[in-house]
Amino acid sequence: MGPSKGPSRRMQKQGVPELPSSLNDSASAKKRKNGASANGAIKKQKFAGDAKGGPKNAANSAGKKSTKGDFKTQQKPAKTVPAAKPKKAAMPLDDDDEDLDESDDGVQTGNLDDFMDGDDSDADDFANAPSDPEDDDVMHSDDDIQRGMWSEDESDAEEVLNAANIAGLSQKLDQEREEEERANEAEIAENAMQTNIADLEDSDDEDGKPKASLLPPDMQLLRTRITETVRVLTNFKELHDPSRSRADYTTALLKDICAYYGYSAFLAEKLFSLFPPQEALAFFDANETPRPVVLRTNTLRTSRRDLAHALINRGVTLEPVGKWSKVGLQVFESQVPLGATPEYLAGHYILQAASSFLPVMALAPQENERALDMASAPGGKSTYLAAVMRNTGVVFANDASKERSKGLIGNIHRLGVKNTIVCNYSALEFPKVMGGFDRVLLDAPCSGTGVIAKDASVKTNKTEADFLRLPHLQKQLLLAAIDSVDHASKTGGYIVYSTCSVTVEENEQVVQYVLNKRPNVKLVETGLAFGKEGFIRFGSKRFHPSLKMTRRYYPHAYNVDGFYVAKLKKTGPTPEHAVRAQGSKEAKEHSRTNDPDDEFVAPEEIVEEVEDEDKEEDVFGGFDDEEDAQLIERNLHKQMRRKGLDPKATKSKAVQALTPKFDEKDKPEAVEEKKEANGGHGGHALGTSNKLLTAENGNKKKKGKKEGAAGAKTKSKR
Ligand SMILES: C[S@@+](CC[C@H](N)C(=O)[O-])C[C@H]1O[C@@H](n2cnc3c(N)ncnc32)[C@H](O)[C@@H]1O
Repeated sequence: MGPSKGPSRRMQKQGVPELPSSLNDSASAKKRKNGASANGAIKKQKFAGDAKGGPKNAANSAGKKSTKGDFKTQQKPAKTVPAAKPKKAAMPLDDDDEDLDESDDGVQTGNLDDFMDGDDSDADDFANAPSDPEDDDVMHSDDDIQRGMWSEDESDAEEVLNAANIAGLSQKLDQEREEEERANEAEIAENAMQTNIADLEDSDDEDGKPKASLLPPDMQLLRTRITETVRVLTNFKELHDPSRSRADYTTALLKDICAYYGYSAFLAEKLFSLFPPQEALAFFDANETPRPVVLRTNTLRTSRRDLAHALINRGVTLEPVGKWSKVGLQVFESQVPLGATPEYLAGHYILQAASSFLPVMALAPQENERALDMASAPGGKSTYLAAVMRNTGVVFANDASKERSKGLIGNIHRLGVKNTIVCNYSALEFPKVMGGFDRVLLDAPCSGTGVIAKDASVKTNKTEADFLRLPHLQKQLLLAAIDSVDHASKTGGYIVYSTCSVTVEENEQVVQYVLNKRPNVKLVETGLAFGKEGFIRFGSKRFHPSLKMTRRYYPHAYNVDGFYVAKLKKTGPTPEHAVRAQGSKEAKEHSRTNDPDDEFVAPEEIVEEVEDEDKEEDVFGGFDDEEDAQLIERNLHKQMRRKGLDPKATKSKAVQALTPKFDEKDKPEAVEEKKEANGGHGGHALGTSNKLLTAENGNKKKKGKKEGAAGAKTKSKR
């Protein structure tokens, strides 16, 4: 036995209700073994015996993208006694049929009314919302989602069981099972030899037997021991061996978890510490199984009902993702590659993980607003923002990676998005690029500990340094997001921070940091229908009670990718003394690159320099006389307001800081040189970003004059 593959999770509903049974390992293991599940007949038939996992799986899981896109392998039914193929219930197209329910009964039962988006309005997604009107090391939550999906091979099930052939079939199956076991053993032995190749010379004991350390771990034994240790830890007082401390048990358990699931000791401990032992086990198990394939209906082009009709006609088995979304469709089976159907090519849907709907739903953008998606490629969330806004207003879809931005532009075109401008800056440069947004989404680059099922390499390639550098970047990005919002926005003033990671360093700690740095923001409810509360205490750390309003998503709890969502409201202008993260030439150089494998990390020392350079950076150009000075001062006030600064509160100082000091060394030529040095960030506008290009060119042409960053802002505003 290895990490249980339990592909049944593909069939489980996503989101609410929670799956408490998943916390009970023995129960869920039994369930998988028996093929019994809440998902009914199709699930039983499809996945019976698939949970055998075994050492093969465990060996594969370490450092290998074991679960990525391997639908066929994972879904192929094991060769058990072939049952008669269950009839596929046809997706009823008749409104009088029973409602599609949340109960996991069968797959295609239901009423297409459930595919209705009400009036096909995304706004319906937010019916429950409260008051308010995505590098090798850095994880991008929606990567690899856009892959094909093929139906499983069901030919085994075609054999019909009858009295005449039962003995023969049974014998055949026994033989097949034996062969499979022999093949598994051979593979284990081979793996063990390969793994220990360097040690071969001294691989034997004196008596010629292989050393115990060179033997492949007995996965079945490991599993049993893990379960037993968890049991003891769960009721320590009564069950522990008095000669062993809790720490002894935990250390042994962590060692077994590393061996069984293939995690580095560092990451195993970090993730284990997030949960009580039994829940941690459920989390590690859930990371061994892929999440369901989900489509987001593009309401700019079609309705969910029409899309469901069209795909069902192509042999796709699907149902609404859950009551919490009006646009999501969970796919159970498909006869066709979902990334190449006519509907896909026509932009009627995008393959998008269910959890990545959540940040957009939390941001809840309104029509005609001005929104910024700071790290947007490949655009799953930007295009969702545009759809929710019904192609009105404007969405600035920014990403520091030019390479990844190509996918973003592709999606924008395919999905018929018309209100979006693509730009290619390090988000650390905002709000200098432009500010005054009604809403900002920061779906931050992260370690990807929430999407291990998608990328198993995370298990071994994350180091302590990653959990210092990434949070640092995330904090700076979130400050930039806050400073880019217009606190006086009539309809908005909101910021949503999200990651596809479950670590506290990348989530609560980042949010707590910005709460400390920006007294002009507060946390508000996300308005999301489900999700666990954010931590307000973790180990020795204490967070502000409002962190409870942030939401955590786990694969074992909701059958969605691990995710974190926090929503902030900007309540006032950013204080003048606030240290801004964006801007220095060095930070730009370090943070912006066209290499998609880069992490865009601005090192600590650079940010310190940024702090010192803030004043110099805001030099916009010279002026000629008193009248111009007043004009410029007025403009500077406007700029400050757009950046969320309060010119009144800090008038003379703020204006001083932003107004060029006009002495000998700052003659127009000198100012111009400085401006070129600071502003030469080479922010490329990709795709449809004509406005932005115009604005930038404008800046360069107007040497020593009054435009500068202000020009970029004004011209690119809607
Ligand atoms: C989690 S992914 C974004 C996924 C995207 N929101 C979506 O839903 O399709 C994070 C993105 O951050 C980008 N990124 C990394 N560092 C950045 C920076 N300093 N500024 C802007 N984008 C950055 C990466 O190129 C990557 O595309």
